[in-house]
Amino acid sequence: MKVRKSGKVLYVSPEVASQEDNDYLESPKAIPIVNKVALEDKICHDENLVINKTSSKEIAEMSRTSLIGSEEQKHEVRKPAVRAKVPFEKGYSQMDWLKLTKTHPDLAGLKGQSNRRLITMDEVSQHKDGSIWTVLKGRVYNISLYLKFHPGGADMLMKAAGRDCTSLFNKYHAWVNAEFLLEKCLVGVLDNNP
Ligand code: HEM
Repeated sequence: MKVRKSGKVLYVSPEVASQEDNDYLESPKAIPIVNKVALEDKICHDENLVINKTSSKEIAEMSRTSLIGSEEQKHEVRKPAVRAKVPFEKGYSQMDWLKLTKTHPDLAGLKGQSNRRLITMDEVSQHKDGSIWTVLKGRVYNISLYLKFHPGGADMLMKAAGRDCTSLFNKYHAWVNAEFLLEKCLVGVLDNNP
């Protein structure tokens, strides 16, 4: 049996003719359906990709806004203090300082006075030049001789002159064991209730 389809002549056996006819009838529908399914699949697939891309963008946006969005969280992100170690002058290394703490008779400049004395902030503030005092964690130190040994530089340490430097100290190097380094420079204890 001859079936003409799109200008082509097809030869099919009579047994399958009716089926073929059906197929022929079905085919124009079936083919677009298959194509449609395939197309839809592709579209769905592509849409999924787009959706996924959008989702990840959204997620990124959400996490960005949740990171910097709230005032509370803004304050949690702290910039680390800029570290600027100064190359030490010959004879002014930390080892040299430790040697000096063992050999110098009076690094605190106590001249026989007790270093358990209560000292007011007013008295500390009078020691900004010559004999330089600072307060660190409730203790008063004479840092005049330590200045040249300070790895952050004498200029930097001069910011501590005559005042409480605890917050500056913690900002730059909370891990430094000042109690040990300045042990021999102790002048007294800060009087909190003058
Ligand atoms: C008064 C007690 C202080 C002591 C005993 C002390 C001691 C030290 C020590 C041991 C280091 C070397 C740290 C390291 O190698 O990691 C250092 C570095 C430094 N210090 Fe101090 N410091 C004192 C106060 C201060 C203050 C008040 C400031 C700021 C105004 C300061 C600023 C710095 C800076 C900028 C460095 C170099 C960079 C760094 O190591 O972070 N220091 N200090």
